[in-house]
Amino acid sequence: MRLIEYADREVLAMDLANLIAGELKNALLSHDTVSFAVPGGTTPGPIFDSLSAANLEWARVQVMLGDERWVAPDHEMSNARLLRNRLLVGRAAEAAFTPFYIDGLTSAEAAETLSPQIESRLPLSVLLLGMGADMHTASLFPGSNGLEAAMAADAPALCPIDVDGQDIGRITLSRRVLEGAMSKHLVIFGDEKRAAVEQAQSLPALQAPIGAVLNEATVHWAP
Ligand SMILES: O=C1O[C@H](COP(=O)(O)O)[C@@H](O)[C@H](O)[C@H]1O
Repeated sequence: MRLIEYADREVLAMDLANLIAGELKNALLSHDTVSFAVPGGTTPGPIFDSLSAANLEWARVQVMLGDERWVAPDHEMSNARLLRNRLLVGRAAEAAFTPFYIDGLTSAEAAETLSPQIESRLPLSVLLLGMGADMHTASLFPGSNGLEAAMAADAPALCPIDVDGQDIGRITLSRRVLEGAMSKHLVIFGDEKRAAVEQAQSLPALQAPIGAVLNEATVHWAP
């Protein structure tokens, strides 16, 4: 794991957006289309704001989420909603986006339906992850129902996850998909998450799922 410290969150957002735009451009030099997986949650909004203005051939970029909460796309908890409002705008509006939420299906049914399509886009060209202070990444939550299956070496591309105490179900890219990405970035803010990412490196993967994908990842941190 490589750690880059930034003076503040604004600088991080601009620098990381530039770095990712450069990686996508590079990948586009040798591929007709490239795949880019991104996190939801509260952290990545400002990165998306900068990245959406990047001058690259967005029409050849296939964007997907690392995970989704099982809510309709207009729900305030929807990660797709965040993407549509903050990333898939401006120049980036031309990108192709594969939503994971399918109305009328359970997260398990959608995982089965969409996994072959996601598989055809692997390996991910660029992966941006977020993390919770509990060391979950994407929707790989410690102790969750479905975690063992999603962490298995032969897991499908997408897996359903249910977290005790959360009334909203989830769907997540499996550990295999995250680990296999050509370029991996993790963005975290604050001292609590920084301590968590350090600690995760010496814990079993089921206890600290982020630890399983830190190999060859660059961690971008701001206070
Ligand atoms: O629930 C989620 O949490 C993580 C971390 O979110 P943050 O609000 O602490 O940045 C996020 O990466 C994931 O995509 C999301 O579904």
